[in-house]
Amino acid sequence: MISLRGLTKRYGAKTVVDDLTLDVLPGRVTGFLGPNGAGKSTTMRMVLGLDRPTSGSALVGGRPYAALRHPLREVGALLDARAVHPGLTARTHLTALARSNGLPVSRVAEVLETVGLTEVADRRTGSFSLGMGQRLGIAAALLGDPAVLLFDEPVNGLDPDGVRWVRRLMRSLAAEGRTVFVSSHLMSEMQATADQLVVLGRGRLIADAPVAEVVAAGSGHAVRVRSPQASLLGGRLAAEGALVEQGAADELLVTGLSAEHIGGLAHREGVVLHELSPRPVSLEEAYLELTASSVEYSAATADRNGTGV
Ligand SMILES: Nc1ncnc2c1ncn2[C@@H]1O[C@H](COP(=O)(O)OP(=O)(O)OP(=O)(O)O)[C@@H](O)[C@H]1O
Repeated sequence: MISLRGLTKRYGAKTVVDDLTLDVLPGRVTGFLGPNGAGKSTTMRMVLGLDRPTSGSALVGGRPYAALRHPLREVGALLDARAVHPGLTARTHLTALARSNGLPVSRVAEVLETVGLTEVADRRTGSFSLGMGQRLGIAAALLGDPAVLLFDEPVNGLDPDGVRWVRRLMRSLAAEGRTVFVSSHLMSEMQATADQLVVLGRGRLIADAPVAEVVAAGSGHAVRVRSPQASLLGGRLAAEGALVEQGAADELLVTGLSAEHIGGLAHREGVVLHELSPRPVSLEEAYLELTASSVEYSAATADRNGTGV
């Protein structure tokens, strides 16, 4: 388990991680989401003892990283897959890591097999593709057979096969009872992989909930309405503060009012309804809605308005 209590990191006047309190539990995959610069990597670095918190604490299995007797046996991490000397072979790199951490060298062949790099184990890592580098980084994280695993953007640069492989690996590591904490920008991937989501915005905790709950919380906000008096109804809904998009002739997509509210208003106005259905949203839409006010660098608002969220 990873426990964060009031975890805070400031660089000068800027607070990049702001009073985070949460537990990342074993036996599930916890997705870690947030716009660029939200503080995800900084949080992971503090868990791994690579950055010192300004205040608060980050514990792994109840202890700070620095107090772990055999760190690699307790927590494995993939932070930057390029942090490997290009002149070393995959096998040499992992063997050195095993030796310097008092791990059995027999683990090297096992993790190479797990990540599918056995055939290229004696090639220099400088010739590796981005995807092979990611696999090597994952092999290093697994070397000590740790109960807690952190992966920062593990599917970066992987082809669809590789992405599916990472998804299965994460799921099987969680099924073995490990704590799996994984950051990603790929919402569809997180929807397929994670059980729980932790969402950060500008360093603050925006959500810590099961994936299904995050999606459900978003789905109440967009309602598809069909009515032969669509334009009359659209005007009334807009006057109540809803965002109304006109679809096909009789169709409206309404954001900002519940289906109950829209139904009640239609009844009072004597408007006939042919359909009133909360629109299922994807995790991506729910996420964009959650983090809309926390995006540090926004290119344009047109895209987001276009989706109605
Ligand atoms: N050493 C540092 N000195 C000053 N500012 C820093 C330092 N490290 C990170 N930051 C700032 O902290 C903020 C959070 O960065 P961090 O990399 O943790 O975010 P992130 O959520 O991982 O972003 P991304 O999704 O883009 O990787 C950013 O604004 C970044 O510029």
